[in-house]
Amino acid sequence: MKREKLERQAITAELAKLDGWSLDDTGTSISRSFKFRNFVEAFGFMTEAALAAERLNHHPEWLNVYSRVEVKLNTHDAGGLTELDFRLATAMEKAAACRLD
Ligand SMILES: C[C@H](O)[C@H](O)[C@H]1CNC2=NC(N)=NC(=O)C2=N1
Repeated sequence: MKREKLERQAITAELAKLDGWSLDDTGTSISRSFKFRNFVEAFGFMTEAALAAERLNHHPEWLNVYSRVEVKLNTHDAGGLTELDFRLATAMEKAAACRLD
């Protein structure tokens, strides 16, 4: 159930609950850039997000350059977006909240 590919309408509804995420052109992934005060804050965020990813058994594609972390989420197994992507995005927002620039 959690790994079922979501329809466009469900994706739009889930996106509306999040802050700062955007859907890619093909509608198969969501992305967001997080900007922190410095590298330690960025890495702290990544550590907390990594633990959430392990709990969900759902892992991000991400890039870190100093204080910036760019995240792209999708479910490879489903070839698109599933509930798991939105759960991980929500966990990431919580992990970022107290650390943002
Ligand atoms: C075997 C393992 O459970 C799967 O490969 C999981 C691991 N983490 C995953 N993460 C993401 N983002 N997509 C997946 O399809 C996925 N599959």
